[in-house]
Amino acid sequence: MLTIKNLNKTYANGTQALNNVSITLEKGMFGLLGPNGAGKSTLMKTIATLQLADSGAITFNDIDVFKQPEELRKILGYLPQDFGVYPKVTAEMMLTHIAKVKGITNTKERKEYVLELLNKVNLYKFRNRNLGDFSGGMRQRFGIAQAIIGNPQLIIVDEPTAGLDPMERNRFHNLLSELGENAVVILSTHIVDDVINLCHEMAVFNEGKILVKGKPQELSDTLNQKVYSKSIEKSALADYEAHYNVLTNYLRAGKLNINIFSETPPGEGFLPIANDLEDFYFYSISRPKKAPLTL
Ligand SMILES: Nc1ncnc2c1ncn2[C@@H]1O[C@H](COP(=O)(O)OP(=O)(O)OP(=O)(O)O)[C@@H](O)[C@H]1O
Repeated sequence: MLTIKNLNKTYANGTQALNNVSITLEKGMFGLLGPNGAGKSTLMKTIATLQLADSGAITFNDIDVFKQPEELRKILGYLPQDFGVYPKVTAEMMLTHIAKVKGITNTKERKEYVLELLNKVNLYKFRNRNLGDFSGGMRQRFGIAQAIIGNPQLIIVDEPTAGLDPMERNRFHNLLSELGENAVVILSTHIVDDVINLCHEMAVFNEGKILVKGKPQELSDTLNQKVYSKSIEKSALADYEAHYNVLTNYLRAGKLNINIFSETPPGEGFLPIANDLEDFYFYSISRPKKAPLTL
């Protein structure tokens, strides 16, 4: 179990990236959903012992993460947002090296383990290709392979699907979902679909704070019968935004569709819709400028 208590971090330039963050996570895949700049990477790096907080505590089972970073690193798998690779090293060579560092000392055992891992992430046939020649999706799958060496109990993946095409994303999702069976997995993302597809629990994170935590479907359902949609002229968007709590706008056949939150039927040509997690996400991060969040 991962427990985070009253975590605070303000960067030297005055940006408060973590504002009294407290959360407890158990085994399974947990989605941390928030917009760019919300502070997700700061939180991930802090948990991964790459930077310190100003105050607060993180424990993983019996490990005090700030006092025993070496202990945490032994059971941690981390796929950072900016995942650099050595371009002239092959996938097999790199994984062999990491496996050695992580303590798999027997040469034969290590070779078998690495080949099995390459198979698992669907990179076996590219095992002798240099990492610099990998596509974005292949790199991400390699990233997962390096993160899961040694069966970590805590796995952190930071914005893993940004830039992947739908097929690569699918493959990557399948791989990630297996991991949640045996470990605490934190998936940090701004992509709502990643959370719907993968996570049994989630939190919306913005401006350094956890706004709300729960099961994706249950959170989404809190807005049932409160989301309405209408097709409008593009030029009218500002007017609608001034009068309604506009959650999302998207083009459909050249016309602009808006989804709004309203406690009561708004009339004016708005129709109720089958709302989803995206509506909930935008509703929760639009607070407190617009309607207060009452759950
Ligand atoms: N080293 C740093 N020095 C100063 N400010 C920083 C630093 N790192 C991050 N920030 C700022 O802290 C805030 C949170 O950044 P962070 O990268 O944690 O957010 P994020 O949710 O991961 O966003 P993104 O998805 O864009 O990476 C942002 O305002 C960012 O500009």
